[in-house]
Amino acid sequence: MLIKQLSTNYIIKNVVGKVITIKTARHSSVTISLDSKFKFNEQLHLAKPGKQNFNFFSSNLYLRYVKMAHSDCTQPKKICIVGSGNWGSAIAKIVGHNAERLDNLDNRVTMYVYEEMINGKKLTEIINETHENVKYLPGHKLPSNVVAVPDVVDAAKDADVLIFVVPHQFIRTLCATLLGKIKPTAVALSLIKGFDRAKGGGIDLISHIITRHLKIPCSVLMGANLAGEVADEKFCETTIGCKDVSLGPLLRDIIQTDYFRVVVVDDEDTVEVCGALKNIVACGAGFVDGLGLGDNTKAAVIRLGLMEMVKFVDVFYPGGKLATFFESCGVADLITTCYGGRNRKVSEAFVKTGKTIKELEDEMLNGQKLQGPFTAEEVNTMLKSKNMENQFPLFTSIYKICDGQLPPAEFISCIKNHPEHMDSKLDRIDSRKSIHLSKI
Ligand SMILES: NC(=O)C1=CN([C@@H]2O[C@H](COP(=O)(O)OP(=O)(O)OC[C@H]3O[C@@H](n4cnc5c(N)ncnc54)[C@H](O)[C@@H]3O)[C@@H](O)[C@H]2O)C=CC1
Ligand SMILES: O=C(CO)COP(=O)(O)O
Repeated sequence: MLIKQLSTNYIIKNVVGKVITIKTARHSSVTISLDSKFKFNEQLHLAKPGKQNFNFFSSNLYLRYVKMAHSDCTQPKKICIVGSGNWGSAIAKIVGHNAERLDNLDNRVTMYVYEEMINGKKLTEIINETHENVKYLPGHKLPSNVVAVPDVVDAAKDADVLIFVVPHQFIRTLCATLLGKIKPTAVALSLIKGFDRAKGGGIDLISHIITRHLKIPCSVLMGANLAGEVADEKFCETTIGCKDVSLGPLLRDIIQTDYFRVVVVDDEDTVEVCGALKNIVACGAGFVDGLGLGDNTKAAVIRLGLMEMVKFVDVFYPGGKLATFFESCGVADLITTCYGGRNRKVSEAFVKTGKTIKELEDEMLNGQKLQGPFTAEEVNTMLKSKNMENQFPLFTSIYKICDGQLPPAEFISCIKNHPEHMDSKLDRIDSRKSIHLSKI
């Protein structure tokens, strides 16, 4: 329950026992929303600027933020972008501009670049000299305050905010390299769409891996955000999933522009699961295109995919909100990826050429990485181990087609008897109630 918000003109300066001092700061973006965990013992009157003291009862969540704010709240926050692919470079353009513009952000933004040679020259040198990632985002200038760094520890060691944006298959190695080498007060934001395998046949959320390995909180950002269009500054929306009400506004300020609008929600896991699963559905949309089926069929695949995404959250991440599927990270990302994404494009070519996904990724993407087929495999490993493949026939058939176990022509027959077509209406209404329908 939201009680009151502090003005964004105030930042936390000091915390002594249960007394928190709020100090005005120009362009400060720290906002504390008081929910049931935060109980102030007096009404807040923040109309006039200046120092004020408030008594409050602490909570773990709050103390985590205070730790960060207290450590160096008067210092501008340093940002590191861990990754520099297609999306990593597009987001670097935004973050770089915001860091130039906002007083509470350090001007210099480091960007970890996995080093490679381009026509005999290091990619980091090219980026730092020309301010363009000529391989992964050609044709777009990055702000000159974005500095490419080939060593991830050098890039990340002083950062207060770490933005992770690498293909999901590289996250564990990066975390292992960064362990113990970053600020203990840092916070993370993951833009990575995908899962990882958990021990025992399950899946792990990437943000959970980051939190577990690096011992820092990790929020997520997912949305209908094809990197090229974002870099072109075409209007779009995105969703930040952040449980920490005092951190959300800082993350939003780092990311938001007038053409890239951010909505912050607290349903972190659902936001992240949507971002991963829609890539599987996009492969199905690509199969539909490759098979020459029409828009109606594609719409059916998108709808059935959405229903499997909702069910997946309901079964494996109970407590998620149905409303989250209506944010940019849900339906919107599903639509954009099923029409304009790399997973769709390569899956269409997969049907038309008969080549493997790997061959097509190498041929068509110039070093960029597909997430959908990997994610389909990871999800299938879990569904199989739980004997639940038949409850997710769309995800299952997409995995089997990518893996060569089923011919693409079988795709539609696999989903003709989808549980969505078999369950009675009443069953479905009951099952949807369990994901907080009332909270829409
Ligand atoms: N490209 C897009 O339109 C969007 C991508 N995403 C997500 O963002 C994440 C990152 O995607 P992109 O930036 O597009 O990457 P990308 O698909 O362009 O991947 C290439 C990147 O991987 C790096 N790389 C290659 N081998 C590596 C290694 N061994 N270790 C570390 N890095 C290595 C390359 O240097 C390059 O920076 C993915 O999870 C993707 O799903 C999310 C929204 C939009
Ligand atoms: O996530 C994306 C758009 O939001 C990009 O999807 P692709 O990886 O299929 O290009």
